[in-house]
Amino acid sequence: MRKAFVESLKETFGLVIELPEKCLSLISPPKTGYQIWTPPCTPTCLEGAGCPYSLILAFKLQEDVFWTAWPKEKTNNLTITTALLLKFLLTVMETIHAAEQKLDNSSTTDALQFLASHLETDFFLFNNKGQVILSQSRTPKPFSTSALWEKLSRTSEPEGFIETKGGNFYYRVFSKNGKMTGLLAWKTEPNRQEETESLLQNESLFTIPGKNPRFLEIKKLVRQIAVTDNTVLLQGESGTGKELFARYIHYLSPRKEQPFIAINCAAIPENLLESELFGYEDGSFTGARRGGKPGKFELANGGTIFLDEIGDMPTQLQAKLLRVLEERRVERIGATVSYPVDIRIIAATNKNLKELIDAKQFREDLFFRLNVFPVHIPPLRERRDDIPLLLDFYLKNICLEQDKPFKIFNPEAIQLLKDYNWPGNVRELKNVVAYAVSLCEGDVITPHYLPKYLQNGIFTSVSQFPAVKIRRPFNQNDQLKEQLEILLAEYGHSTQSKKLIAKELGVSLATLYRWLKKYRLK
Ligand SMILES: Nc1ncnc2c1ncn2[C@@H]1O[C@H](COP(=O)(O)OP(=O)(O)OP(=O)(O)O)[C@@H](O)[C@H]1O
Repeated sequence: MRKAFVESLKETFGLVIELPEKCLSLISPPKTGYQIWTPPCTPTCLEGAGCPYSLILAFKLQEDVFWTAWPKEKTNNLTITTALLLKFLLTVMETIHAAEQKLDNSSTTDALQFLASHLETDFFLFNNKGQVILSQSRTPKPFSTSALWEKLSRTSEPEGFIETKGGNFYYRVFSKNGKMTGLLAWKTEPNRQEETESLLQNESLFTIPGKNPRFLEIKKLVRQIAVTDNTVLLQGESGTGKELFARYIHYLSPRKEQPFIAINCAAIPENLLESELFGYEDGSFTGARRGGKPGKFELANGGTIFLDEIGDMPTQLQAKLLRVLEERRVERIGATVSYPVDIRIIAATNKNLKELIDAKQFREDLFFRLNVFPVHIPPLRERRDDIPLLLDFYLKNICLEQDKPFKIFNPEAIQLLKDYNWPGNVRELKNVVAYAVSLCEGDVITPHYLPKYLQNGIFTSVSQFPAVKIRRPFNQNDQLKEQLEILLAEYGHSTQSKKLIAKELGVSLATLYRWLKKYRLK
């Protein structure tokens, strides 16, 4: 037990030092629970300020006393951050609880109070009424703790991450007999400078999921071009994320505070498209609005205009668009003068523009004007390795949106979804996940909850992609309990074991805790 626990601490926290004898002879061991010291531990210590440790934590588990210490220097590439210390302390507290040793709330508060003096991060400890009983906030702008509490008190998960305006927080809920007794939330970012930089790049606010090497390369290129004013031509099948990329580019550009105006050239009848794009002057045609109307180009002034389905633009309008691109001026229908516009143009198409040029349906000169920075977004079947990630991304998001508890796909369902050809690309995948989430009341989505055409395998199977080995198949929802029991017997009940089990099942630790509670396996 002792060995396994020390090993799991070492694995998670990188460093657990057994204190040397000379230290142990000076410090009296804790009678129960745990105790923390900051050097010098005792006035009689000869090392004094020269003590190599920044913090010493001792705890008693059953009859064993564990001594752990953190060196002042970085060790094993591990920076001792407050978040790490908090996590460590919580793991210890949890283990002591599990070993049924007495631990009262005041000792928890004392320990956190002690750590607070070392903290370099924001953290809040709430009681069960939502009052802050201990806090440290280094955020320059005052942070609304009531908003944080409000958000967290709605969660049924014992731990997890939460995004707030003041940054991302990791939280841990303390409970007794199923009732919340307190809640601790602390900043997850260990490095303030990094956080600021990533905020500046807006990366933390807008991400497009995808880890496929080609897709990553595209995202990198797009980020580089986003900061310029270059015209971008996005090409890709329907549902691959062209509009998403257009918004991403705008969001990463210096124009992000200005309007982003999108117009779908295929969805608007030909006779209306011109007035939508260019606007019109008062009385320029029968039925025109009094006082005239600004067009999308004018509305996008200072910002970005996204011309979706550009391949469907009528040829007569293509000539007008070409003039806007060349002169950066717009003339309303019925006007005698033109206005300068400062716009960034992003166009998109799912058609092959070269073929349209050959068929005389698209102007070649316009193509060259638009094709300044071409981006080809691959179809989902060409970045199949991203399917599990996208399934996971949408599963979590849709469960949150629909206010449903988190679920997982079982291996058979994942296999079906991985083998499918996805003609509708990410849009279709998103719809399939939404379909399954709304039908499935349980925790596990089996093929039964997928649309019929997927269940029956009536699709172009892609046998050239090797089937991924299913490690632990389980078919029905009610087998989840059994599955959890097997995993607990195999890995054990420690926090580290639970982390491994959560990884094995592909769910967050928070979801695993919820299931353990639900199936009374805690
Ligand atoms: N890589 C991706 N990651 C996450 N979501 C994506 C991704 N690509 C597309 N989506 C989602 O799929 C849906 C369709 O995306 P979008 O409208 O950007 O596609 P599109 O290529 O512009 O489609 P169309 O050609 O039909 O207009 C949106 O809900 C979008 O959020």
